[in-house]
Amino acid sequence: MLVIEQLSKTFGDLTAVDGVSLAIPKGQMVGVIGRSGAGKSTLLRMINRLTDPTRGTITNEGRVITSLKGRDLRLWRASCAMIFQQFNLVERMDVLTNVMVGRIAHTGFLRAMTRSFTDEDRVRAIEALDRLDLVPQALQRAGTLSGGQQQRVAIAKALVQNPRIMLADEPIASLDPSNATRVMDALREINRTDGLTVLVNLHTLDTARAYCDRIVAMRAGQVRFDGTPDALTTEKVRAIYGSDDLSGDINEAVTSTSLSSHMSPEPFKAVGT
Ligand SMILES: Nc1ncnc2c1ncn2[C@@H]1O[C@H](COP(=O)(O)OP(=O)(O)OP(=O)(O)O)[C@@H](O)[C@H]1O
Repeated sequence: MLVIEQLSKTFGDLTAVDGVSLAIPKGQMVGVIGRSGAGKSTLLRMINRLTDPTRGTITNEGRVITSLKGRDLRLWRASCAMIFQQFNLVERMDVLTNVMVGRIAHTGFLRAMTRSFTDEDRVRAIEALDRLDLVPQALQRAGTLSGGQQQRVAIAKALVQNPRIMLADEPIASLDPSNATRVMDALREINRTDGLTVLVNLHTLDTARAYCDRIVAMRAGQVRFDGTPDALTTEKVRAIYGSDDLSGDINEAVTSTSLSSHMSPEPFKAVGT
């Protein structure tokens, strides 16, 4: 169980995350939604400790994450893999090497930099690429792949870290719909097959509804909704996105809420809820 208690982050006068508390059971797939600037990225970055909280605590399986330092902190970051909107690959390096760099926590920084990987590193990387249907691209330079393929490489790179938690910060924001579907399908497959906890920041409510066991909606740094997709009614969406602004985000969000209530989404088991 990942437990976040009264977590806050301020940047000068701005409170980006404001007293967030969440308990996330192992193996749950959680979609974090909210308008731009709601605090979603800051929340994920604090879980990974890329950003240090101003207040509050994070514990995982009873271990206090917020006070980790040095090697323990590096190991936590490895066990809590993060993928980003912009893939974070070395474009001029081939796909296989990019994935093997994900083994950095196991092989050590120097070996990763000198690219002296072990047979096990290679095997693990090829297995991960195979899961993501990317073996044919293994020796291609990462920069020559499509955005969707690059994001799947980033997922493979995250997988070889042997993570317990996967954090995905708007992983589909720069992808076309079919690539977005493949990336979300890959995240869900990993969640279901490996039992990995997945926290994914999403801009579109319908994607969160279709893929996640649980939706956490943020506004102005606070959690305004936390529950199953079914419980997120149009009224609640209006409250989260703000009824003062009937353009942009809210129209999109309310439309997708109404649309999804007419569809019959695939039923998902809510883990631990
Ligand atoms: N390093 C920083 N320094 C100053 N302000 C920051 C920093 N990082 C984030 N912020 C501010 O904190 C607030 C929350 O930002 P955050 O990126 O967490 O929101 P978000 O919900 O992820 O938005 P988006 O969907 O646009 O990525 C914003 O007002 C942002 O400008």
